[in-house]
Amino acid sequence: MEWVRGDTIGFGSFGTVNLVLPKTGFSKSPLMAVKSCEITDSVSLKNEKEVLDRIGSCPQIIRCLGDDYTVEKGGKLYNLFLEYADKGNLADQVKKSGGNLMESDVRRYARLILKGLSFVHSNGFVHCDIKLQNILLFGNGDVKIADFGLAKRNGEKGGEEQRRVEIRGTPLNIAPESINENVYDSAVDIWALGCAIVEMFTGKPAWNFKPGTNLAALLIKIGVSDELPGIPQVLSEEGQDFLGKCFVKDPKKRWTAEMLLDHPFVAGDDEFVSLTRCEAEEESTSPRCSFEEFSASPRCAFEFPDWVSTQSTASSQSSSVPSFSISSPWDRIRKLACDEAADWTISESWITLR
Ligand SMILES: Nc1ncnc2c1ncn2[C@@H]1O[C@H](COP(=O)(O)OP(=O)(O)OP(=O)(O)O)[C@@H](O)[C@H]1O
Repeated sequence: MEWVRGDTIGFGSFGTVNLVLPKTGFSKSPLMAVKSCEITDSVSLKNEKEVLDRIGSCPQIIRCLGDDYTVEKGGKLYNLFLEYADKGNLADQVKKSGGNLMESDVRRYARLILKGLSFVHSNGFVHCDIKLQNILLFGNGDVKIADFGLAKRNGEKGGEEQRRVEIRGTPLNIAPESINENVYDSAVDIWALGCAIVEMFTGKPAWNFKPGTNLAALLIKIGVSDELPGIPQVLSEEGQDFLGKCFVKDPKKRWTAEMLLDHPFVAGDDEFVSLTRCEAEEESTSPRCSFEEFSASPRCAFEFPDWVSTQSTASSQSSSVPSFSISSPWDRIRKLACDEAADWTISESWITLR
């Protein structure tokens, strides 16, 4: 397939995301996104493709449209094609909405994310990296879970052997059992969903970690202490009860996605969330090519005729999944919090372990 690499629309620890544009001018062809990384660092992206291919189609899961390789700026890149989410990610949406969302919107997003998680879990997989940046939004109101680079089979332990641990996901949303026992069952996604709901509602991460404070102490708090993330008291009783079912330290007692879908907090229909103030202003002032001018998304990358690959203007970012030898939760926490063991990148209260 020939295609043109368009503007960069996202950066992640495993790659750069660009628009995929038609070769010749404006076209009624649908837009795609392409996630690219150097071939030597493509384990995560290839895992993402494999998982998306295996779990199949669901309205709340981003669709994979194929893959290919290109040579750009002398380097060989692996490219994963995805349907393009024209409204960006939910973290940005929260910011655009003034820093937090109304409870009615939080309920709707929670319901749709749960539907996606229920589908992923029923197909035997765990996402392992649920956070607002990985929830993508569409102009037609669709909400889809993306970034399956860290996804794994339910119950699969991190690493090649039990003594090795891979820290997958964002530490602030990491479940206690992942810190303590390197466990990544479907319950970890429910814990992370709870953290994401707190963040949607308050605009702040569920665990308050300030740069310069003690990361080991936070990991001990999450993994070993009895302390739970703070449940916003201004949330409705239903919302507080829902979060109480997500924030159960014992993963066996935590509610499943299936159970939570019956919770009154997420009852209701999936009607489209109203535009934020900023979006409404933007809609009325800025002329832009409307998504309606494009036809439906293609089912695979090869449905794009007459496209040509050009050099990327964006540099690829990549990293390998870290792994450490561990012997106990304390050992694991010490290694997680130790600068020598990992590169903790702190940005806007988020920590990414590379
Ligand atoms: N299909 C898409 N359509 C529109 N934007 C996208 C798409 N995929 C990714 N993005 C944007 O790029 C950002 C990074 O993408 P993604 O999280 O998939 O990359 P990653 O390298 O796996 O990141 P992470 O550091 O979370 O592992 C997203 O938060 C989103 O803003």
